[in-house]
Amino acid sequence: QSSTAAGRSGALSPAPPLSGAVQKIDVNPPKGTRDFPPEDMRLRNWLFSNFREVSRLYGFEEVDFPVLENEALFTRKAGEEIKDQLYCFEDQGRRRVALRPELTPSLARLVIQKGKSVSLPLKWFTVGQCWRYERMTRGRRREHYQWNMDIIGVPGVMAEAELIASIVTLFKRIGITESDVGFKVSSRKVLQGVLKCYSIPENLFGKVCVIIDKIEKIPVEEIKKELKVAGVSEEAVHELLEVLSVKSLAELEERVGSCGEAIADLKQLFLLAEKFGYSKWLQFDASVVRGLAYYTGIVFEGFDREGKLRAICGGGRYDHLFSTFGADDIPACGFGFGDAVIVELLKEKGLLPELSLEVHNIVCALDEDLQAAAAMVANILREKGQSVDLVLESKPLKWVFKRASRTNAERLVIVGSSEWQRGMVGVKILSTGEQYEVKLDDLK
Ligand SMILES: OCc1cccc(Br)n1
Repeated sequence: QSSTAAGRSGALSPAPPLSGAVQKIDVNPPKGTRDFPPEDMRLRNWLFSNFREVSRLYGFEEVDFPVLENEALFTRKAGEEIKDQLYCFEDQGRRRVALRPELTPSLARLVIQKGKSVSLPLKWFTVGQCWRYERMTRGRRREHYQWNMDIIGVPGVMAEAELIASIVTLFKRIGITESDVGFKVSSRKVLQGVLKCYSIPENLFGKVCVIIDKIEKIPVEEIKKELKVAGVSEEAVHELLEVLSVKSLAELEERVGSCGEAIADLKQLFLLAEKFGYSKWLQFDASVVRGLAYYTGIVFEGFDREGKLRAICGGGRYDHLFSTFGADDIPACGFGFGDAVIVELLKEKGLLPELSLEVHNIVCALDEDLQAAAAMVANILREKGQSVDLVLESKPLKWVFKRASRTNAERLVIVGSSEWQRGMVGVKILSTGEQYEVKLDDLK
């Protein structure tokens, strides 16, 4: 902060209009975005510290990327909603840039950038804000924070099993059980098998999956029309929709035969879920496709069993994302876990934690010329690791007590002139009312 004649900011602040009336700014944040005042920030920090603790327990390393990315990172030609809603613009250098709508492409970009300097497998996590420009018709958010965990370089289903285990660990830590939520699990290799059977070109795979992911959001006739436009034959469309309604792995095996890789992957995952101890959380659901074009294998999403909320989290395997960026492919899988739906679920379940401000001490001087003494006392306590809310102006004790109770201060430390002369300060334990004097050197 520079303090100059022009004021704190250092810039010449414009003179107020002659009328004296200053147009009041809009104090709300932009449409679809949120502020985090202290009580909301405590809840967010609590949630994110659980994300971080689970990531630590699973041996993942934290990474981060710019919120602003080159637009080209997200311009996949698969008709994804995430691309339709891209928050993109041309910057002052005439570069096409975008606020990231997801984190996986940035992660893939960094892995490619690091190349041979990192050894596989990589287990990386991040918590970052993601953006979409959605018409506010539905009044939905335009930003949210996502926890992402990714395993890069493990082709086997153990990677997916480990990722789902980490989400189960998170749920358990915040009081959510398998009676509250479950995971719908499928594999895109099921659809891939159908497309191959009907010799639909591979390059249509991502687009077909994105269309089919809308099965519960738009009328099935619309789905059929979009698939037809995409170049999928009538009979293939029929078979695709049939396969989505398969109700069990056994039925799927009957239909596609056990040779399908999809069957093997899914059977393996359910077997591992037994060993990991979370099989009660999983169910096969052929209709789970997920809306991102780059998934190639197992896909999963966490859902609330009461069916009131949107997906809590989602992820899957994406073995060909790297080659879409011109690099050699590396097998990979990961998930995204948003910060909003989970809070709605916790509210529903009455599981929101009580998180009040806590401060160890409130320190005040009884008169103006003892302010410096009070600052010395605060410094001594802070050097001992104690938090101190130092009263910065001369205030009546009534005001100090009121603030102490609002901030849940554990104790009040009072600097009064007669005590100070004797090298003492007054202490009041606010929960018991116990009051005593203590030598400054013995204050702890
Ligand atoms: O989950 C899709 C998504 C992406 C960016 C921002 C928001 Br809100 N939602």
